[in-house]
Amino acid sequence: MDSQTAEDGTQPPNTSAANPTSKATPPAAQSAAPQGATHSDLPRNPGIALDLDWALGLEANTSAIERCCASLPGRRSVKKDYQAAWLLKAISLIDLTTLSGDDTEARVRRLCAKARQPVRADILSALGMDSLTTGAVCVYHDMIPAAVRALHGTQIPVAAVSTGFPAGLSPFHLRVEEIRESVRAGAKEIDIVISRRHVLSGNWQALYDEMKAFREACGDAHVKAILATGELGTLRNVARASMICMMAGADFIKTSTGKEGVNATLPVSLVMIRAIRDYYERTGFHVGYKPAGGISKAKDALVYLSLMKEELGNRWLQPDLFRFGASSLLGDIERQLEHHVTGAYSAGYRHPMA
Ligand SMILES: O=C[C@H](O)COP(=O)(O)O
Repeated sequence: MDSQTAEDGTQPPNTSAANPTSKATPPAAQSAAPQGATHSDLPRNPGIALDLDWALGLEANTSAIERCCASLPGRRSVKKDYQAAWLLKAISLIDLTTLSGDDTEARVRRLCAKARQPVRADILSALGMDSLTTGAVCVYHDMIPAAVRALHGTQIPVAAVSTGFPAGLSPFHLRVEEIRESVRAGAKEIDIVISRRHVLSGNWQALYDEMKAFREACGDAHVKAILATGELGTLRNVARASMICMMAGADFIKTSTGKEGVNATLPVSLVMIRAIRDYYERTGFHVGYKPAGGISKAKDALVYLSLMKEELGNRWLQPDLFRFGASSLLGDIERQLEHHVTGAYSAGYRHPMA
């Protein structure tokens, strides 16, 4: 389906007031996102009292969810200039990530250079844009100072994974202290991991208390709650854990660390996105969504964006409410954009991340 029409909901995402559109502007440029992803005109989610009746009332019809997701890639596809516009938008929503045991300051500096200029200048200019950055750079605690230095002068925030990432099994007081140290080191966003055992044993009060303590330790830094959905057993658990984390004040809920056997999937995303919608409708607070792990193809990014647009609307396509957690997605998007501009595909190795 070539869907460059208004009625099918697959137009390029709307831009915010920070980036006014113009009829004369090519569609690609219209998708530019405001830079400085941590900034938001929305109040933070302060959390609410634990409401177990609400959380435990959440169910998930797995076969219906899987059927809905299976048809999504076929139902929604965008082509040509509109596809380029969506891909530029996707770049502005990436938490460009390196989380490897062999990370070095030099690798982080190269990653940050890529975050500052994610697409070659000639390609960007051919698409009618002069500047674009990723949503954030995401690193381990030890790499925060190098990332902060390398991003100096930009509004790109540094996000740090924390609380004993990826398993979250270190002593509780150390996990809380790790958050505080990362904030002191300059991280503006903290990606915490929840204790999966609290979900698997139905100890919702403990999950709520833990999340609340993590949120408090973050102070002004925004907190993303990584559920590690691949280890939660059921979609019903995913729905309940999402809700409890939002009740405890999560700014974002995030699928995965990238280290589980199964990371971001569309069914898990649909469940989490609908929990966000439910929470918004009852409390009025916006909570962001971050699918992470295994999203490496431009076409997959487009499916996630259309799912967000369909379920939550354009407001959730800004970097204060949506991110991709991805280490290699940008390379594939850049390849697709180069093809869009030149008609030729370049080899993947010409688009290294770091
Ligand atoms: O949070 C981000 C993930 O760790 C990145 O996972 P990935 O390397 O599969 O893209």
